[in-house]
Amino acid sequence: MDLPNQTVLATVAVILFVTFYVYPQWRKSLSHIPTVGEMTWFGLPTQKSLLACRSVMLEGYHRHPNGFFKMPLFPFRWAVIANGRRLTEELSNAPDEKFSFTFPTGKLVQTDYTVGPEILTDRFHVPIVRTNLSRNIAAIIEELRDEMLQAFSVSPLNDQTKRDKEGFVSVPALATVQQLIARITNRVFVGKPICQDEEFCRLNTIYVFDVVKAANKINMFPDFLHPIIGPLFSPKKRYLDAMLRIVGPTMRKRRSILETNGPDALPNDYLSWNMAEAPEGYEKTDEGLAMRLLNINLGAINTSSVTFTHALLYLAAHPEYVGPMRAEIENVLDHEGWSKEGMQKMVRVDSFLRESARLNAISLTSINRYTLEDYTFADGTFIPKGTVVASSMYSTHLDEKIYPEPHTFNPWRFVNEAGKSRTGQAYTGTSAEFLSFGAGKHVCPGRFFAANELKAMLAHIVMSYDVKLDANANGVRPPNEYIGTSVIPNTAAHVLFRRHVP
Ligand code: HEM
Repeated sequence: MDLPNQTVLATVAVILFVTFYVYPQWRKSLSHIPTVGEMTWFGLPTQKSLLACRSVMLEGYHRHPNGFFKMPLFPFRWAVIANGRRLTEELSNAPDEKFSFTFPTGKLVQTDYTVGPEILTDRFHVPIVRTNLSRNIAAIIEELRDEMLQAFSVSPLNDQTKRDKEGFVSVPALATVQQLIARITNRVFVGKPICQDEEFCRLNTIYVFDVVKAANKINMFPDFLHPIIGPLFSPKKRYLDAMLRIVGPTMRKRRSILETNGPDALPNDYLSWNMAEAPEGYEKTDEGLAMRLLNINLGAINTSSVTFTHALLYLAAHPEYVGPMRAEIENVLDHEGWSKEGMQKMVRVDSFLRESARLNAISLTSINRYTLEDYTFADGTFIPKGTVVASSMYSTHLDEKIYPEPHTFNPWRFVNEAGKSRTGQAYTGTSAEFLSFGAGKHVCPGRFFAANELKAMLAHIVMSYDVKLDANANGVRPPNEYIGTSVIPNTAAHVLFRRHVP
């Protein structure tokens, strides 16, 4: 009698163990997702792992073209990568309750300690960028151009005392572009004279690097130590104090105008929209406004500078593309002048930027999300709660079925036979096959502004300067720098500028 009882008990125990321990553990684990790449010691980054991301992504895409694979990715341990159009579309349109947009940024940037948690918890800046900024482009294009001309005229690229025998001035490409973009962008964010304040522009340019450096240090420690370690590395107070010194008086002046005369009496820029739209409380204080301004700059300046520098390096390496763009720009300016309509008609300029961004997006992944609950994709793949899922932008942009001769820079790839942008393939057009600005629910709302700004800058350079690479480059575009999933234009690259004489 004892024996059957023991067997029954053992069977019940096994069933309970499997149901309540093994099965939940299996559901939480990612063992059913194929692995590409090697996990490092405790998931900490090594030089090899930071340099391996591109080859891992290409291999994962090749082996699982319409499926998933997982790869080690600091600071998340694993990231599950979704390949192919169907999975990318499902991920990009998934609801926020299931897939968090903010969690991956929060962890990567350690927002609680570096830039402040409010930027992720109260996202009122997103509709401001989507509506106020994008709808105002026609109105602000004149100001953008005015600031651009002034910024170029005082830029080191115009320093005639540094001319060589042929009249060229050599400047570091990325640093020069950062200076220009910080100033031009801030004409629309805070207006004159603050956008011309060198210290203000310098701080807004380097802020992102100090934030990332601090976040990387914090992420080297286990999560439970972050509340102790985080404040020690935080650059927030230093930047906030400096911002308040520079922008504080303007904010107080505008607050009094807002209180007496209402929002229409304020200058037409991001700071004013922010002051009018911010929720009551912290966000309306000087501190709240200054942090939001810093953080909107953090999202705008580096992305735009890196993107534009990639394009500038192509321009300098390929003088043969200048002629067709000059002809187009001259024709457009004759008919439309420097206007929003004119910008739309600069189809070659647009295609040039899109092609450059296809080959050099700001990151290897796009649509980085985090599962807030267990989720099963339409293809049946189960992803447990607490997983980072992203789409493989790098491999998608190099897929020869989507982009013939994918490794070739073909600046007119997106121009059709009629000389128009191919349908859906203007620079700002997003899809599961062009992910530089993301896609779906959280697609970049600043892309219309960014595209207009970068097109105006490229058109200005094409019309006003001859550009070429430094002699050290031997006519070859200097190679990018890849660290983890970041794609950075060669930080040592120099470009030479000479005023163009028609
Ligand atoms: C060439 C320059 C830029 C690039 C490459 C870029 C790229 C991106 C990407 C990849 C995303 C995430 C999309 C996703 O996960 O689906 C994003 C989001 C965002 N971008 Fe941009 N961006 C650029 C310029 C700007 C500018 C100039 C602004 C502001 C004026 C801006 C504001 C934002 C905001 C607010 C979000 C968050 C959207 C949300 O929460 O739904 N971006 N951007």
